[in-house]
Amino acid sequence: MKRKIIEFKDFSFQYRVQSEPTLKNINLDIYEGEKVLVVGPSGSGKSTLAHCINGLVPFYYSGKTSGHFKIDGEDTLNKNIFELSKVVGTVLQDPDSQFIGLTVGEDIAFKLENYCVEQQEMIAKVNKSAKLVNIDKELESSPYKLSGGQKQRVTLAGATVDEVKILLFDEPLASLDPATGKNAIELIDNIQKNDNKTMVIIEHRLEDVLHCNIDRIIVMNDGEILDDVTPNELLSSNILNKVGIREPLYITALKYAGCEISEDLNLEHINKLNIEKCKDSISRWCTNIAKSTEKSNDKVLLELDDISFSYNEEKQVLKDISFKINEGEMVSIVGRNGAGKSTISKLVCGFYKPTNGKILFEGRDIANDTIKERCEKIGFVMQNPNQMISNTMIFDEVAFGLKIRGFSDDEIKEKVYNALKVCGLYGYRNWPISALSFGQKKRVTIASILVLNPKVIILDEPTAGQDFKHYSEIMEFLVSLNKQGVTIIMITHDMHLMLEYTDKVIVLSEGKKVADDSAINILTDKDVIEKANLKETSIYELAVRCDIDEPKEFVKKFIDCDRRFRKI
Ligand SMILES: Nc1ncnc2c1ncn2[C@@H]1O[C@H](COP(=O)(O)OP(=O)(O)OP(=O)(O)O)[C@@H](O)[C@H]1O
Ligand SMILES: Nc1ncnc2c1ncn2[C@@H]1O[C@H](COP(=O)(O)OP(=O)(O)OP(=O)(O)O)[C@@H](O)[C@H]1O
Repeated sequence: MKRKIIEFKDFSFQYRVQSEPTLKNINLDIYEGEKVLVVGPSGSGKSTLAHCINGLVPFYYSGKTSGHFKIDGEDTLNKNIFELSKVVGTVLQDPDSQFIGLTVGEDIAFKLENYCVEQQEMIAKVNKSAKLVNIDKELESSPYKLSGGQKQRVTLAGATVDEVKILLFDEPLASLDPATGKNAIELIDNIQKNDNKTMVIIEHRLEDVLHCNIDRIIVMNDGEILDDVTPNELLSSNILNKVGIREPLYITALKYAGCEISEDLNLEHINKLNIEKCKDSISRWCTNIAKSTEKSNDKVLLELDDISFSYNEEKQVLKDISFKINEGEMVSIVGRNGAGKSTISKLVCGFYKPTNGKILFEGRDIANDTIKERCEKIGFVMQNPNQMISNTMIFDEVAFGLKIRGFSDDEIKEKVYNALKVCGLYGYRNWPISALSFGQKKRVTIASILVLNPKVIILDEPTAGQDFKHYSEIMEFLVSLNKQGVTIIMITHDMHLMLEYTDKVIVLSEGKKVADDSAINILTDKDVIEKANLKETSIYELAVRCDIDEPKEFVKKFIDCDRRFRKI
């Protein structure tokens, strides 16, 4: 019989500064070698549960506990965090907060150094782990000079380098490109199979995690365990919709086509789907639904003409990049980790100068415009709002750009109030920023950019780490801005976002542009998908499995239908 390795019994936890418990009456057993996924809306207590497992609660986050909690048969309160780290390895969402070494190699080796592992053995283990996650070429680099996704790979290598029994992943896919995300899930699967490690994964990207087998899914809501079931049981129930978690796209398509959703369909993966049971409904739906009409727009707003760039002499980061973005478009920039997507936005905003080529705004070369001048036309929203916010109060944060431009108090008030109204934050105008959720803070950063009336806004990963409710709120808000005439450019790894919300996509790989086309054409082109580490949509796979003549047209129809449905 399998041994229990994680045991919660009637367990509750209340952070010292909170008036109510965050975890309530948790009863959960996880067995040795199991692979368990934890899902739940934002704030439901998933990370707090993870903090209990890796010992941050109560060693780092103090508070009141009740009930029982054991790891590997022992009460964690009797162990210190160093002892616990030999049993549990953690990969966090924010890789920056995990770096200790000056080079990637040192960082991966950190745990082994603590355990005084002999040097030859240490080098071999570091090389092996680095190779597994494809970061072995960067062993001598500083972790801080890597792109977001490369950093995530380093933390993954660091966690898998030693012999822990439990591996805990808190949103491991948040900044990985789609193909690397898929590899990471395969890697987690391999480690579990080969070493019989217990895996606990917390992740919003449910469809991506289900790429490999998962034994159980724990659904959390409001600090409690709402459900503890197999993937097939969960996907055939209505729980995901109830708690606002996004279901895999092919299941949404089955619902649009009127298929009866039940466990018989074997829903946990598109390849395992009992296709005979739904093929006819899907074909009928595809025949009956009208073809889409495309909007076109041809006034060029932003143009990159033959741009090249290097941060230093070692490596050319961008090579001969040219593309045009038309007024009023919603555009995605996608591509593999480290391809140069964020670097492009830094050049457009003027943080760095291209080594070659021109950037034109409304046909004019902006090489001599200062950062201040550029941000009146081009707003830039960073991924993490906490890195952008410098004031305590919402009003002051949004007013900041106007104050330094010498506007009068009355003008500032009028403009700030207008921007706050557009962003749905007017009711909070006198609040401190600390009282807002992550999504609301993101809107504050957008308001502080909107107040300058830019024609285009560039957003770096606008929805990373957001649950489906906040994802939809942010995206619908951007659509409403777009309808008011603001051109929106998004850097993203989210293939759903790119398909559902953007008409045009620019694809980069290793500093070069590999495609510039519609989202549907990109995501149905095997060559581009492979070059840029993207991932085919499961809607396309569903169409192929149902022998639809024009799978691409099927994807188009699905997107149209989904957009109409969301507007209701
Ligand atoms: N360090 C802390 N001190 C006090 N309260 C906290 C702390 N961390 C989290 N909380 C509270 O606990 C609740 C649950 O937070 P937690 O981070 O566990 O949720 P989550 O499900 O992981 O959310 P997300 O998906 O947004 O990461 C939140 O309401 C939050 O306010
Ligand atoms: N400040 C810097 N100094 C030196 N090199 C850098 C710096 N910032 C980024 N790079 C390098 O430039 C390349 C492109 O990085 P960039 O952040 O633009 O990639 P990205 O496409 O946005 O990646 P991701 O999807 O992983 O966020 C990477 O190889 C990275 O290591």
